[in-house]
Amino acid sequence: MECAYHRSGVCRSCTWIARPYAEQVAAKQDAVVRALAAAGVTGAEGIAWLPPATSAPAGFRTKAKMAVGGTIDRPTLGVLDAGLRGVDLSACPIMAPPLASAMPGLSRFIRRTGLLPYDVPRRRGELKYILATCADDGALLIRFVLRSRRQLGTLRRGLPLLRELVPGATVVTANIHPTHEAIIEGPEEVVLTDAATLPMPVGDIVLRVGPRSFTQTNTAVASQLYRQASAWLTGGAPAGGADGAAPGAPRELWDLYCGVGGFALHAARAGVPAVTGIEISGQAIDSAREAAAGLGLAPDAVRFVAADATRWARSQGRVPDAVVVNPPRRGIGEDLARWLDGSGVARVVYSSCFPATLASDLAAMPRLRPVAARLFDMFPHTAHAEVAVLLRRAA
Ligand SMILES: C[S@@+](CC[C@H](N)C(=O)[O-])C[C@H]1O[C@@H](n2cnc3c(N)ncnc32)[C@H](O)[C@@H]1O
Repeated sequence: MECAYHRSGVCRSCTWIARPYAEQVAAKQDAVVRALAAAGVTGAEGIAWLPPATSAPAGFRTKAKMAVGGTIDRPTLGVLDAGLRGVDLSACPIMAPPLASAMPGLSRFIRRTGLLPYDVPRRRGELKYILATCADDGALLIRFVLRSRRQLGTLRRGLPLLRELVPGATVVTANIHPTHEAIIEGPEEVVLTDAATLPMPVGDIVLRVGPRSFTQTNTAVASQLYRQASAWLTGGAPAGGADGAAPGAPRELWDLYCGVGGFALHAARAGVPAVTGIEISGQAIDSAREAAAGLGLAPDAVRFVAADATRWARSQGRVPDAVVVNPPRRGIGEDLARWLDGSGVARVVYSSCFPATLASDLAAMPRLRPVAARLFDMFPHTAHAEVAVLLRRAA
């Protein structure tokens, strides 16, 4: 893919951009296969690899983290260079179309409201970042990261102007980040719109996305991931058993590290009669419950609990028929891996964004054999790989 920012050297995020796309995908899958073999995962050589779920090479990224620099008259939306000065990347070609079309309006909004970009070396100014998430239908969640509450009034009064300049602006918040640190966001979030969550159609459902919740960055590929996990869990059969259960589907499923509920809600929709999602973020759990209600799912069919995944699983005193785990990069860790291995659960879907921890976790679960796997290319033009593996208990 062609990118003027990469060619001129101002942005090097897409380190693999010069490689043909098919070669990138093959190299990622190869790296995962090697990581599993190197970790000594039992049964790794027998995995049936499904054809990779590929991405559009451009316009796929549904989240933008734009550092704001420059001046009120000429703001930059992009990154900070080595001297901590703003570099504009507002025409980045991997941004999804609703984000790309919002960028000129956001620059105009800064100019018209006089929100002063934060100057890191001088520690002056107010607006540090704009963090935006889009749904495919064009609706946007826009977060303004401010140094203090001083400009909250300006933002509030500016909402009608923002909606005029960026018509998709559905949820707008101010994140207050007073300290001079490298981290992007601060502890306080002020929701400025009536709507506090963004409706986001993904696969067969509509998720609700709040300002601080994790969501996958590539909606088209995430849709394929959730559908694949559902098909693995239900044997690919459609819903419609006597009690609504899909034939061959588990009766009970736990979705550990469920975020706003993508796997859990897909499984419930596909006919798994009792689904529980576990997630550490209370806000994500609120969003998952809102989405479940929006889908008309009964509270006893799918429930969401804010808890630590390992502690919660270990405290139940029973096991479900199937478990989905989709942890952060650090993986599920030895404690949960050992518990799953000894638990008697028959089927596990492990969705991972970091092959090294996937490999060490699978190596710690020798009684759960990897039978099928698929690469989901959420992050084209980088070495990052998302991979899902179906595990079955060895006889
Ligand atoms: C890779 S995300 C997956 C989210 C979700 N499955 C999805 O598809 O969007 C990992 C999630 O794990 C959550 N998390 C982190 N530590 C956790 C813990 N100890 N127990 C439960 N959830 C945790 C994070 O808040 C985040 O939402």
